[in-house]
Order: sequence, then structure tokens, then C-alpha cells
Amino acid sequence: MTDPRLEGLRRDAPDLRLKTDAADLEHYGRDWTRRWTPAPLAIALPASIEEVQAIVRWANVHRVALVPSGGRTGLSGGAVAAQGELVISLERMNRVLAFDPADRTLTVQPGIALEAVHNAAREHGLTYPVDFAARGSCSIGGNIATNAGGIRVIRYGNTREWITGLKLVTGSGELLDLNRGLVKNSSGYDLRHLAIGSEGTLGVVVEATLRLTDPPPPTNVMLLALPSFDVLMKVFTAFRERLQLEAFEFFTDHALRHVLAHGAQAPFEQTHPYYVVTEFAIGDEAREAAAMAAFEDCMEHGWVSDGVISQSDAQAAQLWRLREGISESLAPRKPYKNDVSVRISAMPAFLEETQALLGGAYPHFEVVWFGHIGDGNLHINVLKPEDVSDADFVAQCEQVTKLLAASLQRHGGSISAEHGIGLVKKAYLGSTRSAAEIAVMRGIKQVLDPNGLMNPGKLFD
Ligand SMILES: O=C(O)CC[C@@H](O)C(=O)O
Ligand SMILES: [Zn+2]
Repeated sequence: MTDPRLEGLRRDAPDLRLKTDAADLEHYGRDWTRRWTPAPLAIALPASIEEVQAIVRWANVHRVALVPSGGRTGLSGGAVAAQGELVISLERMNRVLAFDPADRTLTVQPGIALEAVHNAAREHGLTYPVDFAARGSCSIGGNIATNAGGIRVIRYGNTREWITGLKLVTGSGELLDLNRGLVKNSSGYDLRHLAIGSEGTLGVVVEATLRLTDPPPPTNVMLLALPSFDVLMKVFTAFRERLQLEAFEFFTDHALRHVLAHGAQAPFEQTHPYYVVTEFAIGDEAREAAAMAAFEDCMEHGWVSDGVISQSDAQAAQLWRLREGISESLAPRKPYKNDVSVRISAMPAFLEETQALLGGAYPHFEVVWFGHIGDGNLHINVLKPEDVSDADFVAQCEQVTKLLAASLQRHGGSISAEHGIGLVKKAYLGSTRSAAEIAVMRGIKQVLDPNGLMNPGKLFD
């Protein structure tokens, strides 16, 4: 280890694990975006809050930028370290610290995987309902940093709703113990909520207390085939009016083709242009009748052309795979991603405009649409043709994102629904947040991170 600053860190935190091998710098310096070449100074793997504080204090002395790092499954470059930063990997801080049956809370370290949280909640007969495909590799700290959403937001809300306590080591090394698991707490600014969604720019989340809830009701999963795009929101309304929806997801035939090419089983004999996967509560005759009524109503109106309902957990998982496998199946094509949202009421008009915009803007690129349409969240993945260079491809897509950002602004939407701004979308933050809001954000950062060391260049410059 040659860098003298790291020798100083060794002295300040003698037991701290540090990695500087080229392979480690490469591995921990990137997330699921592949646009930047990793170039961190080193990787620190603290095992305690005290070690995190020691790192942050050392960074302030030596003015070293810090990148907090969880499972690095992010899609916005929020965990990329390409400028000589010290990566703080929380992967060793991955334990459940406490379960409280009276509060129905689980207190965890930030590096624990979302799936391990699900399992721990289940062991206590409860559930942590935030869920999405990266559950096995993403960490709860990263979920908090982006206020992660996923496939059950329609019923349970985003990560924010489930955090009752949070410990944050600020950019100056102070430990803040925020909200302490209280259900009611009307005592001034709720700093916990500032940390949630702050993308590691205010400090490092070092502990979280998660609210748990009753296990979900028994559910059925239905896959619907839709003849056209403009019936999508009609089908949503028909199902939402009658059923307690746990999820309502949409994808196109393009998306399905990629998942099938990755080994999934075709759901219908014929192909259809659009599909919906929906999961809803069953368990009594009234609910089952309501599901059939919703389906039949949609069939009669010609909004749905075919459907299949899960008859077993295995079949439900198979249907879910068709939706959850999309992102992974597209990854080899280096997709350019948009992750946008509008209010549900604005969805029909926004979808119509976006369809026209993208149809005109991307005549030669394959565009794959999918998303959490029941929450107003649309994912757009544009696939790179082999004969276009990475740089040209991104440059062309950025031109379209500018137009999309303007459209989002008109519809009151957001340039990032659930993936965060990171490096990828910071040029468009101003389409979603006013200048006054961004100025307040900068002011808050200045207070919590006076030397600007926490994940610099992410969210805004
Ligand atoms: O890859 C994407 O664009 C979306 C990833 C994830 O948010 C999903 O909903 O599957
Ligand atoms: Zn998503």
C-alpha cells in the first residue's frame, strides 16, 4: 500500500480492512451501469459504526472523496467510483441486530441484502413488503439511499414508508440517531427522510430500523395479453376497482422476446403486442368472483385478448419471471435507460405523448417498454445496435432524454421514479426539481457535508 493517505487511515483505524488490488478496485468501483471506468483510491470494508466514523474523519483531514457502496445493483451510477474516491463498502455490516415483537420492527445493518430482510421478517411471522428483482444482491442501505420502489409500491409504498429509525454518519463524521423507531414524533424536521433518497450525498447510513407488517394475503397472479397500448390504463382501472391489487406491471412483446430468449417459457401460443402481470388478493369466493368479473369485463370490451391465471406457486413464479427477468435479459445489449414517473391521473396523456416522441426519435433503435404502470412508473430501455459506438449511442439517446425531460416537466412528472439521479440523470434534475428546491438541497448538503466529500458529482455537481 503506497499512498501515504492510506497509511494514515491504517493508523486511525488499525483493524479496518482495506483492499487495493486492481481486481477489487474494478469490482467495487462500478455499479450495474457500465459507462464509467472504475478508478477508486481503495476500498474500505468497515465492520462497525466507529470504523465508518473513523473513515469519514480521516477523509475530512485528507480531503478524500467517499463513495458509500452496498450491493451496487444501482442503474444510475450512484455507486460509481471513477475519480480516486475511497469506496466504503458496507458488505461486512450485514447483520440483523434486533427484532422487536411489540414494535414489529427489525433493526439491521446497512449491508444486509433485501432478501435476507424478507427471510428474517418471515421467521418472525411478519413481512417486509418492499420487493424487486434485485432482492438477492441489493442491500438495504442502497434501497434507503435511492428510496427504492419496485413491484409492490402500488400496495405498500416505497422504502421511505418502512423506515422508522435510521443512524447516519454525516459527512463530518457525526453520528445522528434519527427517529429511533418512533411511530409518532412531531418534534421538528424529520432528518431521517432527508437521508432517505439522498444517494449517499449527505452521509453513510450505518443502521436502519424497518417496520414490518402482517404477511400478505393469499394471492393469484394473472397474465393478460393486451391488443393495444391505449387500453392499458382501462385494464388497470377495471382491475383496481374490483380487486385489492398487490402489483400491476406491464411489458411489451419486445420485452417478452428477450426474456424468452433467456430461457423463460412462452405464456401463450400466439404473440400479443402488450402484456400485464397483476397479482391480487384472493382467499374467499367474493374475491375470486371479482377477479373473474374484472377479466370478463376487459374481454368483453376488447381490452384483453387472452389471459392465464396461476394455479400454483410455481406457476405464479413462472409468470413473474416474464416481468422480473426483463432487466437482466437486456443487460448484454447495454441498454440506455429511462426510469420516469407521472401521477397516475396523468399517465394516459403522458403515455400517448411519449409513444409519439419515442416512435419519431428512435426510428432505428429497438426500444423496450415495461414498468410499474400502476404506480405511474415507466421504464424505457433503448438497445444499442452493434454497429453504433457506445459514445454515439449514448449521445443520441441523451438528445431524446432532453425531449422526454421537457415532456415530464409539462406533465408534472419525474426524471427518476425509483433508480435515483446519480451520475446518469443529473443533467435533467432541473426538469423535476425547481431551482429553488435544488438550492435548498445544496444548502442541506453544505450543513451535513461541509467539505463536499460524500459521493461528490452524484445528484448534482
Ligand atoms: O432495467 C430497468 O430499466 C428497470 C429495472 C427495475 O427497476 C425493474 O423494474 O425491473
Ligand atoms: Zn423498476
